[in-house]
Amino acid sequence: MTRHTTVIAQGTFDLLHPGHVHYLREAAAMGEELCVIVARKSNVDHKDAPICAAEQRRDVVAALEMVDEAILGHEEDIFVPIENREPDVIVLGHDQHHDTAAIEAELARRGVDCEVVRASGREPKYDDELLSTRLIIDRVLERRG
Ligand SMILES: Cc1cc2nc3c(=O)[nH]c(=O)nc-3n(C[C@H](O)[C@H](O)[C@H](O)COP(=O)(O)O)c2cc1C
Ligand SMILES: Nc1ncnc2c1ncn2[C@@H]1O[C@H](COP(=O)(O)OP(=O)(O)OP(=O)(O)O)[C@@H](O)[C@H]1O
Repeated sequence: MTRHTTVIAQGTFDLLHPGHVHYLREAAAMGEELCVIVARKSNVDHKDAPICAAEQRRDVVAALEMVDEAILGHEEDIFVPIENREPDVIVLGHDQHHDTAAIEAELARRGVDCEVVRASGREPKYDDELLSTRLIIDRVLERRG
């Protein structure tokens, strides 16, 4: 029987840009099925709260061609969706504050056998490419505020 490799990517995904596309393409290429966990507002505590509702962020991510499934994250315990899906690989974004070793240790404690890898970042490919939600918001405020 063929073993399907499941890859998990995660993030806020508020106001999509080519950096998100780069990350999700890279994650999708690491396995056969890509599931994306979309962060709840309550867990986005290291920066300003997202503009768009969690359901809207999920639905837009789900529409991307490389994404097989996008789900809302758990409100209290970020490891619950991982335990439910038992992925083969979790891909952390290039700039995410999460610590690879700490996540691996918690997965091992919970009996989940899963590799944790770090994705690469996308550098601007053309003049004025906005590769961050924060930069898009700053531009909107500058031009329309
Ligand atoms: C392995 C893993 C699983 C996660 N699962 C969830 C989750 O179930 N619910 C949630 O709200 N956030 C979850 N997060 C956290 C967010 O997706 C994300 O790391 C953070 O809140 C926002 O990060 P960003 O600034 O890179 O978008 C998870 C993070 C990791 C590393
Ligand atoms: N330029 C980029 N290159 C590669 N990956 C990126 C890039 N920008 C964001 N990502 C990844 O996309 C995922 C979701 O990122 P997030 O929603 O925090 O976007 P962001 O643009 O970094 O947001 P903000 O500007 O508010 O910090 C994370 O894993 C993040 O590392």
